[in-house]
Amino acid sequence: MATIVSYSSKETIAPALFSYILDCQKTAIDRHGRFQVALSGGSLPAVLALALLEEDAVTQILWDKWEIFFADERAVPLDHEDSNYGLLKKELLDKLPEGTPQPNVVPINVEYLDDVQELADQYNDALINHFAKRDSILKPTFDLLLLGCGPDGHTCSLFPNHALLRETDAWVAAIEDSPKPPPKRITLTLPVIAHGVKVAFVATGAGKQEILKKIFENPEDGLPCSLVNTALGERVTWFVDHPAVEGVNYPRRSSL
Ligand SMILES: O=C(O)[C@H](O)[C@@H](O)[C@H](O)[C@H](O)COP(=O)(O)O
Repeated sequence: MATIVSYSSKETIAPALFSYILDCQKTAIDRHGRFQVALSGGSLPAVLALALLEEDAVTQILWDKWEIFFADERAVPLDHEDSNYGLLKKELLDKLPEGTPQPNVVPINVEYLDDVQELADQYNDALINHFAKRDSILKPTFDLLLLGCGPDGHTCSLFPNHALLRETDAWVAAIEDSPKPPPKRITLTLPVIAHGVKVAFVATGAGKQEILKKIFENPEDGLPCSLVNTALGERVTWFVDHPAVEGVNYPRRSSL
């Protein structure tokens, strides 16, 4: 069963998220000497920056052991305002203190922006090169996926009732009709997310309340976020603020 932990604000979510990430980092590095992370866009990079850039935090993160992938990405140039890579760079990477060892960040290959299927296939190949060659595995195992939740219950670029929810083969899929703009994107698929060691969602604000009710009270409706909860159970933790989770009928831990 997924865990919900509720805090008063993003500022109080940040230290808790930092401790959680630090634990995941330790487990991963003890296990295989690196920390393989997949990140979403939306509001997540800003909360992540709050969690990781704080003076004490930033020095405990072993940045050069981090390998950062995108849980989903929009088919735009890396310096475009819609780029998730661009967002992460602006919110977090560019703000790392001078001299910080750099993480290995794996963006999309922008040579293929005109062909979203090829863009997805290329990212799939990047994952194969990275994971399969090292670990001889059938699916990439992210040590941690840090995800957001859309107001319709989507996560990554997996939208409610979309055919992509039934994808079983590809690790990375193309989507050309995303209801959230821009329409052309690539996304990790459910089987890859379900293979992750840990998943953390971050959802804040009263605007998320209605959808969190549906996700947690009616998992049988199969919203993408519910599917992740069901697939990973106790490996999923939701970091939320009180307004997002108010009135949701599901056990949770509340903190300041
Ligand atoms: O690139 C994207 O569009 C995101 O990866 C998307 O899945 C996002 O995480 C959710 O829409 C939540 O976004 P917010 O956190 O901004 O609500």
